[in-house]
Amino acid sequence: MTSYLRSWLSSGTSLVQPASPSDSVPTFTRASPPPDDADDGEDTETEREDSDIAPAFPSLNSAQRASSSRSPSIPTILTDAQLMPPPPLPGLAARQPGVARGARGSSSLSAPNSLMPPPTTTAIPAKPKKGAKVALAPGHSPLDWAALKSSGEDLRGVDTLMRIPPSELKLHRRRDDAWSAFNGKVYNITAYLPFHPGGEKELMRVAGRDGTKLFAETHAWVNLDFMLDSCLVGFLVSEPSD
Ligand code: HEM
Repeated sequence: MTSYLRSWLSSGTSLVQPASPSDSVPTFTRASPPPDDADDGEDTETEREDSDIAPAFPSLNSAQRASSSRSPSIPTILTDAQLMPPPPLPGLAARQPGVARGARGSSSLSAPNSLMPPPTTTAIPAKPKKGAKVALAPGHSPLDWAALKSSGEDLRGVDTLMRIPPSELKLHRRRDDAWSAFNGKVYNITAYLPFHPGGEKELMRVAGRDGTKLFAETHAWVNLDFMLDSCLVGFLVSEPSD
């Protein structure tokens, strides 16, 4: 081992001792250039690094290059016959302007390429259903009603809450004096009539009687108790027996 190291050091490599004792790591320097590898006529590493020419790919002596019959540097230009055939004409190009696809046969009714509107949208719009919302007079919006009912104005027309039998209820069925019962509570709906989004006429159908069923069938989601709380006049009771 010692003789090996000595022979290696004497053959051109010298160990430089540290300049000061504090330099603990010795430095090796090479006095002579490293021996050249066997020169086989090809470029050396250093020469290849310096040039701007990229290395051949695939490598000049690779199996990939050997198996390829044609030179990879020359791209092949396919003739028309070799090219892939074009896709079939889309439905849009074959479509006749102004003619719905569905009109030409039942099989193409659900053709996804047609830009024509679906047949359902070409139907004549249905008449607005009976009993739809009506145009309210200015100053009679739901907000106006909310303002009126909380204004403190007397909308009940009675001094105290009453027990009201159907015979009594029936007496209040005029446009200027309309009462109606909903879920056992009797309301004076007179002031609300022009504010009703469904129209006065619809609401008058329940004037003087129990409107619970009609109300539930029309718009059960409407919070009647809140909307008419300041119009409550009493509670529906059964007819007193003699
Ligand atoms: C006093 C009790 C009633 C109150 C507080 C009331 C309130 C309302 C409200 C807030 C709407 C608008 C609903 C919405 O936009 O979704 C409405 C619509 C309507 N109400 Fe009433 N309503 C009452 C009684 C009735 C009754 C008894 C009828 C039927 C005879 C009726 C028929 C309608 C109709 C047809 C609409 C239009 C529905 C629509 O939007 O298509 N309402 N009502």
